[in-house]
Amino acid sequence: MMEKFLQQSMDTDEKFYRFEEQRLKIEDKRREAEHARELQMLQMLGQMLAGISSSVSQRSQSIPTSPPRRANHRSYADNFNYNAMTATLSPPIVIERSFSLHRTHTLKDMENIFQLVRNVIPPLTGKKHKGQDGRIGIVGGCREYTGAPYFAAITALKVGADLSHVFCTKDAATVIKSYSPELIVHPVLDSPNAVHEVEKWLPRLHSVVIGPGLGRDEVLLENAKGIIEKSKMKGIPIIIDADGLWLISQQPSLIQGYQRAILTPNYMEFSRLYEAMLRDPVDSSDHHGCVLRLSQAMGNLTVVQKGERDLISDGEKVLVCSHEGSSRRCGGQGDLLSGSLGVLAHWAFVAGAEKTNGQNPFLVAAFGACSLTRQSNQQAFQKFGRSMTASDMVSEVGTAFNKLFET
Ligand SMILES: NC(=O)C1=CN([C@@H]2O[C@H](COP(=O)(O)OP(=O)(O)OC[C@H]3O[C@@H](n4cnc5c(N)ncnc54)[C@H](OP(=O)(O)O)[C@@H]3O)[C@@H](O)[C@H]2O)[C@@H](O)CC1
Ligand SMILES: Nc1ncnc2c1ncn2[C@@H]1O[C@H](COP(=O)(O)OP(=O)(O)OP(=O)(O)O)[C@@H](O)[C@H]1O
Repeated sequence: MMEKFLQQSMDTDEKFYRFEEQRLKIEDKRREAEHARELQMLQMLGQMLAGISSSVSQRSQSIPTSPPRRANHRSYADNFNYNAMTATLSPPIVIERSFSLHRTHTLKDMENIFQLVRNVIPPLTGKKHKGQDGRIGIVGGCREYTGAPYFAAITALKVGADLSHVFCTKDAATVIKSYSPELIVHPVLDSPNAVHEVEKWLPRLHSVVIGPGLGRDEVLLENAKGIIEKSKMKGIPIIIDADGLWLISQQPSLIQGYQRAILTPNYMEFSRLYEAMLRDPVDSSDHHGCVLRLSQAMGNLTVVQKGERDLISDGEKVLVCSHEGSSRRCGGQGDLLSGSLGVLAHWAFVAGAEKTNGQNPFLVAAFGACSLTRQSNQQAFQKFGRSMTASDMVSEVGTAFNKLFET
């Protein structure tokens, strides 16, 4: 009797998994078709806009061009359209609108945003398979910097991603692998066909974080550039941090107008980007205005200016995250932020506008990642004080996440 029951139960399980496998295959095919459609639209729009651009440039000699209407944040399928527009109509036009949309949020709004972060977190159920809650790629890690990509990748796992890949140089790979058996490490970033090697994995990745520990070697930066281009073509959310931001400050058009990108500059990186884009030094009496202007100049992609208070803007709104952290500033905290943002950006993006109450999902994700990093910092500092390091913060990510988002 018992045997029969067990057999029946096994059969039911097997049927369920077979059904689930079929469903996932269909879902994969649907996503591929969607990507192909987006690509086709991009090409068509490119051709159309090339035509419009030549007529606009002819007309603009006699008639002043009016500012382009900003793409609706809620319509993320329109990103490619907007990309093409910002490339055709130059960014200074957007900059002219800088203060008209300036809006700062109150404490009550902040609590509401916490609730939106909670809304986008996928529930843990017994019905999912490995990978469904996030496959994140980290592009970075070279001979000098092996810690940064490790911190980003392990944090992505601790936040709740199922798989975390690191694409780094050959000599960094063994070191990173030895820190953690949980990470999947690809020693490809300095190989002659690096972009192709990473591109092969892109269809399996939900988001990529470019820059932690990348370094400034010309070859590696060129490969990072190629990977950004391929990721954009696939519509993957891209988080750009550290040396990835160095690359962007040299070639802003690489990411300008791609609204699935989030930039996470620290003080120095922000100044570099701001000066490159706005040809002016940062106005230290107006941090809000500066972050708003930088986002607009970049084509309204999300900018997270890290510091004593984190300022987050999509060029329309400025959110302030001043969640209590600590006075300890050990290296690697920004890597925890970019790794957690890799996961949260993916979750918020797929959750859709209903779950984010119509808010830009990347603002919601950035607010979540900043709060989480600061909470992890606070908890680790309470335990270790001055001797606290980034690894101590990594150990706190799970409890910090529960405290903020699962209570
Ligand atoms: N364990 C590892 O592997 C780690 C590796 N990492 C990796 O290192 C790479 C380089 O990143 P980075 O941030 O050190 O380079 P960069 O932007 O040139 O800054 C350099 C100078 O800027 C200044 N400065 C910085 N912040 C400032 C502030 N708030 N306010 C004022 N000034 C400020 C400060 O100048 P100073 O104090 O010397 O005058 C600082 O020395 C990158 O790949 C990153 O991922 C890190 O992630 C850490 C853990
Ligand atoms: N003065 C501060 N007070 C409180 N929190 C801060 C302060 N400065 C930075 N942080 C927090 O530390 C985190 C990382 O910011 P930081 O400026 O250290 O980045 P980073 O320089 O890119 O880090 P990394 O060392 O990883 O390169 C952010 O979440 C930010 O909110």
